[in-house]
Order: sequence, then structure tokens, then C-alpha cells
Amino acid sequence: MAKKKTKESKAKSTPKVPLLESWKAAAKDRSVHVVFGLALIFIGVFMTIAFISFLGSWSNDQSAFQQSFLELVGNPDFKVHNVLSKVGASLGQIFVYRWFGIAAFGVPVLLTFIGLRISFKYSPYPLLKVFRVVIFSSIWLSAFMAYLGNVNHNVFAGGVGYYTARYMDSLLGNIGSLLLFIFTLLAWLILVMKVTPDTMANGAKSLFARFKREAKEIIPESNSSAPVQSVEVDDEDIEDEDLEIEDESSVEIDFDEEPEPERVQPEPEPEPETPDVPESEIELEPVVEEKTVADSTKSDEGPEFDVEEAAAEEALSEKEVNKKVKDFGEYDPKLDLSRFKLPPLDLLVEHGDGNINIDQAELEEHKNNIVNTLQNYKISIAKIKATIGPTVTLYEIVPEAGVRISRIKNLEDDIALSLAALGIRIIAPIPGRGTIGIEVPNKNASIVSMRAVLTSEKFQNSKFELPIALGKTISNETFVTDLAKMPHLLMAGATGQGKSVGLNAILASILYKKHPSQVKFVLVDPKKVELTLYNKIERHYLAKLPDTEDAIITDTSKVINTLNSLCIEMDNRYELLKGAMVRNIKEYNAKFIQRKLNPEEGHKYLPYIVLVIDEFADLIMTAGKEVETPIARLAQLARAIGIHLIVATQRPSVNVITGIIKANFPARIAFRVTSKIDSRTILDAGGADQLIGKGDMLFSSGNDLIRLQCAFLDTPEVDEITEYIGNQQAYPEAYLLPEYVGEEGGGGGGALADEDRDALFEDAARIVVIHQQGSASLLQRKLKLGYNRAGRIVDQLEAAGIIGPFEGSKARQVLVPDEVSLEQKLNPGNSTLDS
Ligand SMILES: Nc1ncnc2c1ncn2[C@@H]1O[C@H](COP(=O)(O)OP(=O)(O)OP(=O)(O)O)[C@@H](O)[C@H]1O
Repeated sequence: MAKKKTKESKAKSTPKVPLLESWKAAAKDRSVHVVFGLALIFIGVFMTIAFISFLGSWSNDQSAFQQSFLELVGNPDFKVHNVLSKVGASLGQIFVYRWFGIAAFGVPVLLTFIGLRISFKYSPYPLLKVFRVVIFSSIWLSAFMAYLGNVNHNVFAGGVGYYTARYMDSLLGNIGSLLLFIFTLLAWLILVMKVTPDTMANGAKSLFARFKREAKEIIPESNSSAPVQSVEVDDEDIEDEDLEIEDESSVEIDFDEEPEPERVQPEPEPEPETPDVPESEIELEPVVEEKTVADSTKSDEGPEFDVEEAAAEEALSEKEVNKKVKDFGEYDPKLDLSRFKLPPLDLLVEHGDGNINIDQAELEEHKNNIVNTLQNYKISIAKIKATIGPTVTLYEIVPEAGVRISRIKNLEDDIALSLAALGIRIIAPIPGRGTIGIEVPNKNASIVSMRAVLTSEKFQNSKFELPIALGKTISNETFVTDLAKMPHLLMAGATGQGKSVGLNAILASILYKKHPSQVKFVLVDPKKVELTLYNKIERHYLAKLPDTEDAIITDTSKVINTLNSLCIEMDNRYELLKGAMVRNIKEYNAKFIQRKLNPEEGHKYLPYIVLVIDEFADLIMTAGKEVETPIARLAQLARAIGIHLIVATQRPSVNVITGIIKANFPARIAFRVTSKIDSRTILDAGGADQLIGKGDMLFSSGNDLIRLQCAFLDTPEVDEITEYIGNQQAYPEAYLLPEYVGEEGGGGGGALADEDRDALFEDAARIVVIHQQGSASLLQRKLKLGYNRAGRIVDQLEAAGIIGPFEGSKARQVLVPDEVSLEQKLNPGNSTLDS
């Protein structure tokens, strides 16, 4: 009985839930937002007109307000002079006359701005600032108007202004009040609006930069086919709360149900502004003091024996450390470039309309073809579901019980035939889903704009150390991952399939998130044209060897030096970490920020270093082990100290991506490759040969294999970003890596000790001199050596001054003219004796 009652009461209470749900749904509905915003705009415009009219008609309408409210409203014959009649006059009477005087105009302005923001996502000015101005002026301006009107209640001052000015006058008198007005205005401008001489100069600069940008946009670019949508986003807008964030929408269609596309647009969390920590020099007393304990233990026999002992290192107590932080604030690595602004999103272009172009008919057709093909082979399906992505649609099949998965997998070609489509990929089974996936390319693939990906909530709110927004997944979700966790990335793909765009997307993601003090890039570009645009940000974001001209490395011998220099940097950083007793760069930097590490002991804030190699095949072919060894060493050890590698190659063959490289690069990206073997080399699995190109890619990290559409940004966009960064204040020079003296520095012979030379060194020297040709391949042929050993001998010959330095594609110069001179060089002692 009791049970029955509860059931009944439950049944009664259920109608409430759908009501609540429908309210919630309405609150999320974009059209409800638009209508609400429009209502606010109309109220704002209405109030503005009412107030303006009130300023002219208020004295004539004062008699009306002597009436009671009911009389005023109830009697239609009663007329007022406001153009918006009784409602307008009443609003004016309350907001203008009784409350804030002309400062009341702030209220409709604020309402209009909020309305514009809600309806059109457009903010002419940051809302928070408008709000601050309205609040302040409703008191300050109204009081000041009363003060100007000899402390009378007038329509410009309103009641609030009048009473405030009256109290001020009675307490401070006329001159005192004026001083207080001036002081409060200045204090408000400085404290709340952050107006300082510095910010004024900065504002003027950014205004100038903005004019420059806009002027550029107005001049049409001859080669740009698509119209560039420029959205006005002030730099400050990005920092404030006005960032537009688009959450990705995942469109899933279940053929059993009605399609229900939904688009959610959450409010973004703004990235906190760099705190303005006053410039402070850490003044730690020297911690290590050399003290001589002259323990002159004089023994009766024997010499005087002095013992010099280093004093024990003086560690700062927890209290002292906290005091340092209290005195100076936490260390702010951004302080040197405190005015640096991350690039605004309006430098990026929205490619395409951002929508997925696939219609119901195409979906139905593909579904029917899949079902029919499977049925032809007597495979029946329990359920099929489609998830639409930007380039491919995933059809998930649940086969009837008893169907062998391998049978479906074997039908890959038959399904491709029936769908008449390239790039069909079958995932059987989809890990963790208990279904079989068939990926079918959309007839019209849509471009995923970098702009859309970077505005996503996932990227904007990501707390990753080195966030990279790679693109969108098959279910149209933005894919953001952390390079610092990968910790190194290998990229491969045949030419023209989107590698360079992918590299740009990775670099742009980091540039949009990280301050120049937090990350540095070492760019290696053997093709010499792909990364040149980044030259502009050399003094902000690039690292280079001391005494080198260009930060972007295009020459193989410089690559070798840079890689070895990075190894030295790695060793140095490990020493620092050891001294600080921490395990990784994150802990180290956190400790340094809290001023727990003494800069006088060599401690410094460590930026992440990202090494990007655009064409690895070229390097490995020309320098072999010389690049492979330091890269493998960095890849094995560098993750903890914040050096991360991104290595891209067109040729994913086993002699380029060697076992040792592969073993140390767990994260891999494969764009379309030409053969299954290439796909296996890069991913340890097939599939990359089935991709459709143009940024369609597979990302593998450990066990997962995810299909993504890479975000697209065009070269002019990269140009704009680097230009924007390049125009800002920079460090005096690029970040300097430790000096590495390569073997070519030795030059004058005998740099290697004889015992370090290869056993075939002398034979090789003779061959080189006889043929007057300094090439590794000659030695390989004549001495039947492998490439690596021949390369090593060539280096030794160079070190001994027998052949000249590496000259790119040309053979090295032979510096010894004939065999006699060679004998003299090899055995100087013997030749003297002989002569
Ligand atoms: N994510 C993408 N979305 C749409 N189109 C893309 C994408 N990535 C690349 N493309 C198209 O493919 C073209 C070639 O891309 P990209 O220059 O990146 O190729 P690549 O693999 O670097 O070639 P190469 O190795 O010869 O330099 C681009 O110009 C662009 O038209």
C-alpha cells in the first residue's frame, strides 16, 4: 500500500522535471539569447530617448509627478511633454531627476552593450570597463554636476549628486570639495582604469599598430580568393572577458533516432593577465662563503700542515624564503617583456563557413551501401550509427551475434568498391566501444580553421605546459594535446599532404599561449623555405648558437653543432636540477619563482626548448650518425629538463626513421603516405596509406590511434602572427645556447689522438690523396665499409687536416697534394730521420 502511494506521489511530481528541463533548454537556446539581448538593446534605446527628452521637458512635467502614481497612469486625458509620454517621463524622473542626473545615461548605455554582447557577440568596448565607468560616474559625475550648480538639486546632478555634494560642502567647503573631486578622479583612473603614463604610451602604440593592421586589411590582397572576415577584437578584449569561444559540436546521427544537431557556446574563462609585479632584483646574500679554518696543526716533526675547509653551505630557512617572497613578490619570468601581448585571434582567418557539408541523402546512401554489401556476404547488422566529422564520417556497426569480426575486416575493398570512395578505413573493433567502425570520406570535406580550433574552450582553458591544438577529431571535437607530455613527436607524410601546415599549426598553438620567456624554438629547415617566416620572432622566441647570424638553421654542419650544443644545454640543466633537488623542469621553475633558488649559484628560470626539424631525411642522408646520435640522446633524456623534439620527414623509410629514433619518439603523426610499408614504419600499423590528404592524419601516442583533420592556417596568417610578435619589444638577442666547438674547429691536424683513429685511417688517407677526392662514398667502395664507419673516417681525415670541411653537395677538398706529403704528415718523425 505504502509502495503504491509513493509511486503515485512520484507520478505526481514528475511533470515538474520536464518543465525544469524545458526552462533549462530555453536558457541554452541561442534564439532565446538573441531575443533577450534585443530586448535589452530596445530598453537601452528607449531610456536614452526618454532621458534626452526629459532634459528638455522635465520642468513642465514636474506638476505631473505631484499626482499619485495611480492618477498619473489611470487618467488617459492627463498629458505629459516627454516624447515617450508617461513611461518616458517617469523613467526620466526616477533615473535622472531623483537619482543620477546626466550620469543616468550610463544605465541605457550599459544595457545596450550587454544586449549587443548577448545577441550578436559583439562588444564595442569591454563590458567590465563600461560597468566600472557607469558605477563611478553615477556618484562622482552627479556630485560634480551638483557642485558646478552651486550645490543645488538640478536635473544634471540628480538626487544622489545633490546630497553627496551637500555633505561634501558642509564637511570640506568649496575648495576642499574641488580638491577631493580631482583626487578621487585621478585615484579612480589610476587604480581602477589602470591609466598610467606607461599605459597611455602603450595604448597609443597599439592604436597605431591597429591602424596599420586595418590599413593592410583594407588593401585587397590580389591572390586571396576568399573574402577575409575581419572581426574587430581589441587586444584588451582578448585579455578581458570578451573572447568569443566556440565549443565544438559533435554531430552524431543514430539511424534509429531523429538527428539532433546541437551547438553549445559556453562562456570562456579569460586567461589571467600578467600580474604587474614591480621590478625587483633578488638580493640574496652570498650563500656560500669561503672560510679558511686555519687549523695550523703544528706537529713537532714535519712541515706545517694547514687545513682549508669550505664552510658549510648556508641554506635559507623556510621563514627567510617566505620573507623574500613577501618582500619582492614571486619572481615573474615575464617581467623583462611585461608589455608583451600574445597575438590576437583576429589575425587568423575563418576558412570556409565552419560547418560540415554533408546531407541526409549522402548519409542514407552510404549507410544503405554498407548494409547491402555486408548482406551480400551474409553478414547481418543489429545497429548502425553515423558520427559526422569534418572530413570523414564514421559508421559504427554492431553486427548480429555470431558474426566474425575478421570477415568484416576482409571486406574493406568490397565496401570501398560499393561506396565508390577512396580512403575507406575499417577499425575492427573500435577499442573500448564494442563496435566496428567504417570511416568514409565526406563528398565535400570541410576545412578546419586554426582560428576555430584556437578559439575553442578546450584550447583557451587548457593548462598544459605546451598545448598544441592539432585539429578536430572524427566526432568534430577539438583535439588539444600537450607536447611536454608526448614528449617528442615524429611527423611523416608524402609531399603535399599537409606536413608544413601541421608544423605551422603546432608552432602557432604555442605562440598563442606562451610568453617568450616560457618557450624557445630551435628551428632546423634544410629546405630553406618552410620556416623562414619565423625569422621575425628571432629575438622573442628563437634560440641559436652564439656567433651565428641566422637563428633558423639550414646548413647540415650547423645542425650537428646545434644538436651537440643542445646536449650540453641538457647536461647543464640536469646539473641545475640536481642542485635544486628537483626532478623536472616544472618543479624547478616553480621553486625558482618562489625564490627558493639562488641566481648567484647559476640558477635561472628555464624556458622550454622545442627543437623542430622540418626535413629529417635530408639530414640523416648527409650526416648519418652525427645527427642520429645527439637526437637519440636528446630524445632519451631531455624530457625532464624541458627540451622537446618535433621531427618531420617526407620519407618515412627505415633508414631515415631508424629503430633508435623510433624507440624514443612515442608520439607520431602520419599524414597520407604512399604505401602500407611507410605507414607501418611511422605508425607500426597500416592506415596512413588510406588517408585522403589535405591535412587528414592519424595521431598515435602509445596505444591510441586517432584520426584527425589537421587545423589549417595559410602562410599569410603565419606571416601576420610573426609580424605582430616581431613588432613588439624584444629581448636584445635570441636565446643563446651553450657554445659547442665542433671538430671542424680543430682544423690543423692531429686533433684526434692516434689511438682514437680508425684502424683503416691510414689506408683511407692514401685512397683520398691518390684519388684527390674526399668523399665517404669513395671510401665505402674502396674499403668496403658501411656508411657510418666511412663517415667517421672522413671526420678523422678532416680533423687531421688531410681533407677540408664539409661543403654541402660538393666533395670535400683534399688538402694534401701527393703521397709523399701524406707520408710526411702521417709520420713526421720517420721522414726527418730518412732525410
Ligand atoms: N589541414 C589542412 N586543411 C586543408 N587543406 C590543407 C591542410 N593541410 C594542407 N592542405 C593543403 O595541402 C597543401 C599542401 O600542404 P603542405 O604544404 O603542408 O604539404 P607538405 O606535406 O608540407 O608538402 P611538402 O612536404 O612538399 O612541403 C596546402 O597548400 C593546402 O592547400
